Amino acid sequence: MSEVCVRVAVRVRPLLPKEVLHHHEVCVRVVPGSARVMLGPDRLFAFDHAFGPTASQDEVYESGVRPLVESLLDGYNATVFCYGQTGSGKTYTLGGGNQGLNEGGIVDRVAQDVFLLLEKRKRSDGVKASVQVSYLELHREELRDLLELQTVHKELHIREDEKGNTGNGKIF
Ligand SMILES: Nc1ncnc2c1ncn2[C@@H]1O[C@H](COP(=O)(O)OP(=O)(O)OP(=O)(O)O)[C@@H](O)[C@H]1O
Repeated sequence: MSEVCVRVAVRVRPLLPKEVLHHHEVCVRVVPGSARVMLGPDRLFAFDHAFGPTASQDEVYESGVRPLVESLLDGYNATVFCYGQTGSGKTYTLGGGNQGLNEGGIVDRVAQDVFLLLEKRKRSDGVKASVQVSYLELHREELRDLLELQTVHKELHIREDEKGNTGNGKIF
């Protein structure tokens, strides 16, 4: 892993069929072979990674996220989050598109790799591990537990204990 704690990647999604139909135009381009994007004719912005409209889910995962999964197993904490205006591709990048076309997103790939890597460690070092998952949605100031359908509307609270561990209202 690099020494830098925060890395920023930008992903430019392709125009959607309806956008093509309405003659929308691309206004953001990745400068080939670089991690920079050009906005309009002459405004250049630099990032740690820049993915253009043809970048695959695998490319995004391998260069930006996989190294974090590996460092997780060495005891580090890691966070990946997507930020962008509505329709820019956050859900596609995280949750994926057509699974049959190998368009699984970051969540699928992380889940797969965590178990693969744990299995490897188990075989090589006899490591024992337990994995916990939570899946919360924060929408308009409301927090919902997406894994607990019965209580999906129950009001939850994020809390922090004296050791700095965070969890939702059910744990603490
Ligand atoms: N890299 C991509 N390749 C192909 N299609 C994409 C890509 N990124 C996004 N899309 C498509 O663009 C549309 C909008 O993407 P998405 O729903 O992921 O946006 P979003 O940022 O999550 O929006 P919102 O904030 O409104 O939930 C979807 O139809 C999605 O399938």
